[in-house]
Amino acid sequence: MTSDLNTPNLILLGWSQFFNGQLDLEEFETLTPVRLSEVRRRSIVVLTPDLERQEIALTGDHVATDMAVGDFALTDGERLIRVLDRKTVISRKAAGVSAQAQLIAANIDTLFITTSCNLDFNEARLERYLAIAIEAEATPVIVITKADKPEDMPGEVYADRAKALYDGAEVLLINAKSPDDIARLERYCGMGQTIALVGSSGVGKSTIARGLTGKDIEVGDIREDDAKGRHTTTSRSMHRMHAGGWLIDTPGMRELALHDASEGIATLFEDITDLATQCKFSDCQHQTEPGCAVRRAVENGELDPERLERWRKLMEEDARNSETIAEARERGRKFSKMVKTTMKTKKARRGE
Ligand SMILES: Nc1nc2c(ncn2[C@@H]2O[C@H](COP(=O)(O)OP(=O)(O)OP(=O)(O)O)[C@@H](O)[C@H]2O)c(=O)[nH]1
Ligand SMILES: [Zn+2]
Repeated sequence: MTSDLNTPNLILLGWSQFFNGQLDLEEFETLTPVRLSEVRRRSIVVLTPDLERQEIALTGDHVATDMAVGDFALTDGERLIRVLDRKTVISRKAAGVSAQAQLIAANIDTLFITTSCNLDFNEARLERYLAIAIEAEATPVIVITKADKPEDMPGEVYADRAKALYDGAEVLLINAKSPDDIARLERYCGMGQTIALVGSSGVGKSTIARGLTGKDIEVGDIREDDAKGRHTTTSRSMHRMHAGGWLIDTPGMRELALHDASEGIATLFEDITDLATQCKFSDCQHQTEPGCAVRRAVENGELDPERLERWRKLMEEDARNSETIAEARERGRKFSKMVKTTMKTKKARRGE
């Protein structure tokens, strides 16, 4: 056995029974589990059970687009053998021509959804992140910062509004600059745990990250000298926290868009999903159809019409972002055809 699978170091990396169960006896005896901390174009940087950084070139069938920061993999000490199944995964629609999902981060246990006691607070935005967390199968925790200087209303009012969104998410009202308040986040950050932060610019993600890790985390590309003295560009993404766990921070994490989160949305809006099954028509749009259980609930005061509207927008956003390139082209074609037809009709009317 190259490394003892019960060493504290593996547990420290975030290894658990879930990953153990994916190895056969021979792999147990001959291979080394590692965790991906950087994904480059043609190589990956992994953390070994001794917490050493090791760069591994990608060869053969292994391509960077199939891998994410936070993944666990097996190596023979030099080469990558395979990436293990993920406990959770956060992905987004890739920019450009392919509609393939881009993997953002893997094996995140807890997603800190961050907002502040000010104008940034927005139910729809929080629900969007909640849907992403639920879809990824990570535990969502809503963190509301700037409790020390709430605007317009007391911090507790913001917290109550956040609590009303989803029973499955704890809500923490904090001053991100206070070590005592940061300590309240640490029960999600212990040995073996992996977390990530999402939220708008300026809500305090960097402040929280600094509190949890004790260092300034730069997101994005960092130029550094490699062992041979050449300049290389890397983005370090896995950061060890004081409490023993890992914080994953990548540029992609900060630009998350909603896509393919229909299951997450269904769970988050379980009440509406349930009501919709009682509508007379199975394809009911809950607009003007007779026998619509959703609209009846609004009329009876059982369903907040604003919540219904937010659900609609989220469903639309998800559908738009999940559409494939072929579908987008088709939509474009239909649109230009419609424009041409309209032009023709207008010309005909004008007698041209
Ligand atoms: N008073 C107070 N200030 C805070 C709190 N959280 C963050 N700040 C301040 O708000 C500003 C923005 O915080 P950052 O941590 O840089 O926010 P960010 O989310 O990392 O922003 P980006 O890097 O743009 O994504 C900084 O000046 C922080 O010191 C808080 O809870 N209370
Ligand atoms: Zn309906």
